[in-house]
Amino acid sequence: MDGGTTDVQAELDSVEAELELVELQIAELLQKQTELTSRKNALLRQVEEACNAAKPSSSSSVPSSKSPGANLVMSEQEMQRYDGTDFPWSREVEQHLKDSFHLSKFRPLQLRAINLTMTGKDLFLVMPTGRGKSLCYQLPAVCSKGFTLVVTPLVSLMEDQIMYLKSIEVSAVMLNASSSKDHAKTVMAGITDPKGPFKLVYVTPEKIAKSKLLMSRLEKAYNANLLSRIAVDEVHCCSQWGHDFRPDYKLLGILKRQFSKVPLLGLTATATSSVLKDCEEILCVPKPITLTASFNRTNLYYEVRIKDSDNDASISDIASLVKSRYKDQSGIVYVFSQKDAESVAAELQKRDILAYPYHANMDPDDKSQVHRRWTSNKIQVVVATVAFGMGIDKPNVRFVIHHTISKSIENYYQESGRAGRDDRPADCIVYFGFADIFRISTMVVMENVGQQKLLQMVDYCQNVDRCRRSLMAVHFDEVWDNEGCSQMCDTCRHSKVCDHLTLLDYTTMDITQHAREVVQIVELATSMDEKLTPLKLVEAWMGKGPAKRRKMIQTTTLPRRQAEAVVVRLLLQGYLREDFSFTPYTTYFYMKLGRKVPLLKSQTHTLNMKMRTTGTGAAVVKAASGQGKSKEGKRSGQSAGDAPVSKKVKTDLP
Ligand SMILES: Nc1ncnc2c1ncn2[C@H]1C[C@H](O)[C@@H](COP(=O)(O)OP(=O)(O)OP(=O)(O)O)O1
Repeated sequence: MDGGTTDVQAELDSVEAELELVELQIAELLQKQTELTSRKNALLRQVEEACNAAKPSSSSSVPSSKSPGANLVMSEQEMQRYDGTDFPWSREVEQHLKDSFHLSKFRPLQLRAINLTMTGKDLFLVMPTGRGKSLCYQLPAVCSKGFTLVVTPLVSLMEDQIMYLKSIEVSAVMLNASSSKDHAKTVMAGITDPKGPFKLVYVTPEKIAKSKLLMSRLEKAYNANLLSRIAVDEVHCCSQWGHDFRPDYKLLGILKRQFSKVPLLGLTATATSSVLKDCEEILCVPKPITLTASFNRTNLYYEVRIKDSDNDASISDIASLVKSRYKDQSGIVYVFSQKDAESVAAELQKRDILAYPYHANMDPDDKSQVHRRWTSNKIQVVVATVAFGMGIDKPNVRFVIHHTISKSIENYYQESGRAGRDDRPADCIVYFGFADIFRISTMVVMENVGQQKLLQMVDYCQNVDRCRRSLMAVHFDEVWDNEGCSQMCDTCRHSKVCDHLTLLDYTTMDITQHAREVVQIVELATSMDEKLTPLKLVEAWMGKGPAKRRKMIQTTTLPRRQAEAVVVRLLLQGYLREDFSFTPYTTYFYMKLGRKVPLLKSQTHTLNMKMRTTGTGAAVVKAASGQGKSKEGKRSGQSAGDAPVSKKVKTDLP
């Protein structure tokens, strides 16, 4: 190569490096644009809703289907008419609410949904899990002539509903692939019986798709005005864009095509407006009214605690909470694996707590015994994997503690949402541990957006300055601001306003230099063909490991927790990324350089991080002083991720 070529090559390298920086900046700006657009849309919906509420009743508008309480064809004021109690059926509805369902009042949107479906309108109802969607078709069913056809995807859910309806003396039957011939005959006969022996008939979508006999009976019932309503539970299963698509749901359009005068009620806890639009077409319901309840559970207090790397310390922390703050109160402790369910339950028992494990691998009788005894308050705590979920409907759960973070914010919302179903205050606490991130990461490695969702959960946990509700709201396309939180999360509770000054319990640290040090260690390892687990990376940075390496890198004086927090931040921000390695038995998680590393070469680039300075329980982190190792740093021994992070423990997490 002559001198001229070398110059050109040097310039090419420099242009390429500059181009890479610009591309990264563009990627960052695009990301910011997406976030801001999403926030803007959510705020616009709020404004639109406020305007609709202020409009005179004669006006008609088309509010977004995602705003709470909105619909596609009526103004909010027109909708409010359906919150009234002056309909011909109102007295009967009120009476059955109290006498049959033993409930004293409606929850938000229930009465509106009931009045709309009783008026004969087609309706989509989007309401969080456990808020009472079933009542919106069960109560109209008992107040109407004939029966309501309920399409449900899972037989176990059907069985739960039938058991509950029997217990309150509402006649309900089900039809599925395992129904006996005799039972099917009774149901088919009852459907067309003018005396109306059943108020609710539950069927699987497969039955509708495959049983000509059922369709012929339904047609007969329809002609005799006995088919009063069609309820499609988990309606999002119709759409391929939904997360739970079921092919047989695609065929349910036949119901509205054949029985066009029967109102349809689609129910779901999870559907975006595009999924609902898809469902509308599949089910052949043109322009249904869509009611969306807010996903904000205002009675739940959300808190994140930093998990001690010493497992015993975190268990003792949980035990002391259960024995003091939650004395004699019912709760769930969610854990990562079946092994953890057994061991954490045993540790809590050692500390005189009535705690029992629950996981998918247990004998079915043992599982139902634990469930039953917990429901009747004979067991205080169930230590469970996520197998403990479906059909859990205990109203007085006062705490849900996550011993390990969930794999996504949506999962966390769902799992923690099992607290406080009676609308009374309840706590949702998650223990955020460094090693746990990588245990879960290897578990979700095969899922399409598994890492992305996990990192959102990690970001939620590492957050110290934003209202936890507002972080969750983004995932439900809603805006829940700090005022809506009313200090019902740890960050809002710790940001006290005093003499017009907001006193915060966090500090902002410039971690640019720290980032360069960490990146240098990973670069060095890569050049030596060595792979670093997250734990080995932290240890190398803290000056542990081979003396030869110590001489070649810049070690840190940060306490262990802060060092771990910085590494997590670098992963979240794209300066580091995951590198999986598979063996027939296990998956290993290693750290490698992320796409943003070139930014650190620029001397003008800075990277900040907010860290908590004071806080509750184990969540205390000292501000960076750079003055030698703290006690905490010395005390922290090997964490759970000591060995390469692996998936040896069999878990039943999906
Ligand atoms: N108005 C009400 N007042 C008090 N409790 C109510 C009311 N309506 C329903 N509930 C109770 C009954 C159940 O125990 C619990 C959950 O109701 P349910 O209809 O099963 O929820 P859901 O159908 O929205 O949840 P999922 O999405 O899990 O199916 O709430």
